[in-house]
Amino acid sequence: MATAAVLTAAGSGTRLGLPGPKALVELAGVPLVVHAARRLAASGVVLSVVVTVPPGRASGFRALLGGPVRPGIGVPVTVVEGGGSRQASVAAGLAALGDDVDVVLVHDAARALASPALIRAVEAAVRAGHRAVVPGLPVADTIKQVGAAVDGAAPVVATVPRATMRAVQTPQGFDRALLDAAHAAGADRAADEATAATDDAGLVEALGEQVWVVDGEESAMKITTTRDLAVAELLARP
Ligand SMILES: Nc1ccn([C@@H]2O[C@H](COP(=O)(O)OP(=O)(O)OP(=O)(O)O)[C@@H](O)[C@H]2O)c(=O)n1
Ligand SMILES: C[C@](O)(CO)[C@H](O)COP(=O)(O)O
Repeated sequence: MATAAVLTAAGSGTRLGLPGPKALVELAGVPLVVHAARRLAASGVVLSVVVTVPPGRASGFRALLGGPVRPGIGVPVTVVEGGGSRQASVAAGLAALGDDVDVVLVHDAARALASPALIRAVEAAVRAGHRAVVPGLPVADTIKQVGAAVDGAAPVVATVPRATMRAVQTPQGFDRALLDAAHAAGADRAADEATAATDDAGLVEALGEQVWVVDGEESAMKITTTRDLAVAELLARP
């Protein structure tokens, strides 16, 4: 039995506003997807990685990541084409996992600096019997639930108790059978970004199964905007 990772890198990075896929944007001279793959391998618990890449870009990503054990990554990497939503991309990655895999970590290349320690903590929680585990951080802002905006202002419906909220990150760890079942049950949502699950834990919740939160970390931030990239550059400095 083995732990593998599905590393999502099939997004376009529209909000970053740079040419080419976001996963190839460099941080300290190294593409985001390579940072993320190296950290998964450095955790010591992830024995193989499936990377989902934009349709039509597989050969370029294979040249960057491929080979049985790519130098600098340290575990075998398989490259597959992703889909039109993150959910569809993860489903494509799951289909490429080996038969020996019983625990899966789903991780965003956009969270390139998530530490090996966080990756180990999520995996350990799954191995300890929590079948669906996500890292999360407390939120600093007051959170309001709002209705539809009218003339540029949205009515507040409720103030959500902040102490019970967590901003959820990746890697998210799962018992493989549970994650496969969750994706199968939610497959009809995957084609459209408007209906697709925004994370894998959401699909598990929709099955009625318990999801657990462990402590996240600031360095697992998602690089979405140019400001995020600038912050990540600072974090990536030795
Ligand atoms: N169809 C998609 C969409 C997203 N992703 C991946 O999911 C992660 C989180 O997505 P996000 O940060 O939103 O990346 P993009 O979709 O690339 O960004 P944008 O929405 O700005 O285009 C990223 O690692 C991205 O590559 C994916 O594998 N397949
Ligand atoms: C999976 C995720 O990173 C957890 O916070 C997040 O939901 C991805 O969202 P995105 O809109 O695809 O960036």
